[in-house]
Amino acid sequence: MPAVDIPGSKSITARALFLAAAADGVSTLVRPLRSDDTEGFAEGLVRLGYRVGRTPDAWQVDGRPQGPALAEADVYCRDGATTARFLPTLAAAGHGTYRFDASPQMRRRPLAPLTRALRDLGVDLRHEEAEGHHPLTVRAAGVEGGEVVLDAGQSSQYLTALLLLGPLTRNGLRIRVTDLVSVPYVEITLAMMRAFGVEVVRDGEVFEVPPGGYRATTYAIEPDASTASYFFAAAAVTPGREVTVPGLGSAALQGDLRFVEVLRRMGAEVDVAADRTTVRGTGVLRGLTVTMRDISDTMPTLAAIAPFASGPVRIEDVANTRVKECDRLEACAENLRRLGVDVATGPDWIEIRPGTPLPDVGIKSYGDHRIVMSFAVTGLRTPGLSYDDPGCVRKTFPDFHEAFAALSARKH
Ligand SMILES: O=C(O)C1=C[C@@H](OP(=O)(O)O)[C@@H](O)[C@H](O)C1
Ligand SMILES: C=C(OP(=O)(O)O)C(=O)O
Repeated sequence: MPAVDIPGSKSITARALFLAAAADGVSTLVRPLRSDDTEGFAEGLVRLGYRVGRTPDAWQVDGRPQGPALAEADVYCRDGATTARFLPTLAAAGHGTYRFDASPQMRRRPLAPLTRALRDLGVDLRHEEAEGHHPLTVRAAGVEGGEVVLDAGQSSQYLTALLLLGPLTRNGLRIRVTDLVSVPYVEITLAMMRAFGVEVVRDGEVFEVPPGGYRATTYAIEPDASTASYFFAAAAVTPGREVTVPGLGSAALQGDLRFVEVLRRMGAEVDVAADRTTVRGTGVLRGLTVTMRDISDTMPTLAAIAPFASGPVRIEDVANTRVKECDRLEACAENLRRLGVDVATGPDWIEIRPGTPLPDVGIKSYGDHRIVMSFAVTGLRTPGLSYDDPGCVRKTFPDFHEAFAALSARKH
């Protein structure tokens, strides 16, 4: 049973860093993801005056329930949306002047619903250039709390940021959500807040977050389910190939593990045990229509293997993939067209018809790690694919190319 060692979850590492920084005491994060996004998050905490000790297998964070240790800081969030959305929210709980900026890619990505909600809560937050985008400055004086209305139809990260802030406010938060995508990411947030001692009460679209702060703890980070999708997809497109990912099973927090259910519907053999998941390619890969609103980071993975299916693959309800590292619907369509595959897109969907991808095509990365990692799977059955920016995988998996080559070199 060939096992693939998948690095830690980006989403869980980012939340664990926030929670540990906000907790009362020293927390230890076991097997954190070490990649550009999470190193950038940790670096941002250090800039804000938190003490973060890093060894390869564990990070230790000295929590400060009263917020950043410094009265002034300048934080660069790189490409990470969790960093760019969660850290200004954390800073709002402190006392001082904190400026945040991000890469050109992240500057283009929205955060207006979050910054509007923070302002509604009395936070002095100013955008330097475009309204609702980085760079921005928070003049923090603590947050009183109370009720706030939030539209999280574009990104669940807005809701996660406010949920994480809740226990640091003086009176707690009551968040009324009018729309919500990527629901499983909110479930990760709630489960992790519980692990740090906070129980959120949810009643339909209302989330009640009590005040009182977080308790420091030791937290083990599970492997990244979105990263695992490339390896599971690799098994599904290769008859007889089997991939097992230890540490990701029915107990996993991440919704993206549900990608294996899509592969099962297409014809792969899937076994989800308590603490590991195995996918085996059967030679059958059927087309299907699937909604990916909950697991949209795996949309490019499916799009990249879709030409090998025996019928059309239609992926629906993924409008928010247009505001990720790039417009992923168009980036997938553009690369599939370069491969000679018949593809159509609409406002929130993509449909891919069966076809044999052309060899020796240059894949356009758009600086998006998921575009590169997804089309690497296409490359298992299509010789000579190349990428204009292979290094952009550093955002979540710096060693992706080595790990994927090791898998491809294996017979099964
Ligand atoms: O909260 C998180 O850690 C994430 C939430 C999702 O974003 P959206 O809620 O913007 O879809 C996901 O795409 C992203 O990679 C990580
Ligand atoms: C969308 C992604 O990242 P983020 O929003 O955290 O930058 C991703 O990793 O696919």
